[in-house]
Amino acid sequence: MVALSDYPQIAAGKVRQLHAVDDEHLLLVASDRISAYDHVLDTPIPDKGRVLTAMSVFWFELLADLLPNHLVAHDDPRIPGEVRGRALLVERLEMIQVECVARGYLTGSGLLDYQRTGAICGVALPDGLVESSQLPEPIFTPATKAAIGEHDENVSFDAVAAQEGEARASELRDLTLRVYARAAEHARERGVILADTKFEFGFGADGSLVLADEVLTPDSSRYWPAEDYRAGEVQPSFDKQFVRNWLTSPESGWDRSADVPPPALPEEIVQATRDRYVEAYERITGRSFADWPSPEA
Ligand SMILES: C[C@H](c1ccccc1)n1cc(-c2ncnc(N)c2C#N)cn1
Repeated sequence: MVALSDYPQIAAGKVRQLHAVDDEHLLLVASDRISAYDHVLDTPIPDKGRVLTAMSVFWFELLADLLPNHLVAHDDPRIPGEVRGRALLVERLEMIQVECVARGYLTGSGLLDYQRTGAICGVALPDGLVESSQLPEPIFTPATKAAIGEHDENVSFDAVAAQEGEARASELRDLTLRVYARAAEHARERGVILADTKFEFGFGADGSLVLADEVLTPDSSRYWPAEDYRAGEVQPSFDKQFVRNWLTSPESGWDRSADVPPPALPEEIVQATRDRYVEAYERITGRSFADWPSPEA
């Protein structure tokens, strides 16, 4: 049986790693780590990696009629037993160095850009929008990858066109918006607002665009509970709100402004957060998480 250590690690994010399997394949591994307020917390959330992996697989299947994706397998002898269920065997692609972001709502860095300029990534927006306003229609707001620990930088469509060519930039925008619209509609029917999301694309062997990376997970998207939605205030995160509330409560003793690492999470916050990830998965997919593969002992 193959071990994860047999596959050299070639990239790492805050909560996931990328390993080389062979010339044509990579292994995308999701950990149980969770980040909040730009810190990776010491306390893991059991099964977070498996839930987010299962979500990506669901979305790749649902969106397969719109565009090809890099997924080869999620349960395969080439996937080490120790990460089974939280690793994807994927096709090695030539990646496009653009963070392809779709926004259906105004929040985060998009709200900041809007408040400063009335636009995001050069896309003018109507006056009078506030925190969490739904945009008149979803917009493409690309960004350049930042160094680890830095925030991505929002860039204009023209900057993407300068880098990738006009036709390719238009194709990236079109695909990003179509895939987002399809996913946001599916989620909204199931009580979840996908406020925004970030896609990564690569080139397949035939030069066509292939959807890569994780897709439409709560780590690559903002998941808001639809029943609580109200424009004009910061929305609660479907998955991370229990963690955020505890960390900013007197109980944690943490001073967010002091740039010190957050304390360990209490067990009840861990469990409640795990339950939210499972609930998001089961609402979105209509499947039982109990059926998803687990690591082998
Ligand atoms: C940003 C992301 C990343 C993931 C995990 C940890 C750190 C970074 N990443 C994905 C690739 C990549 N490269 C070639 N072919 C692919 N199919 C993929 C994918 N997915 C390179 N980087």
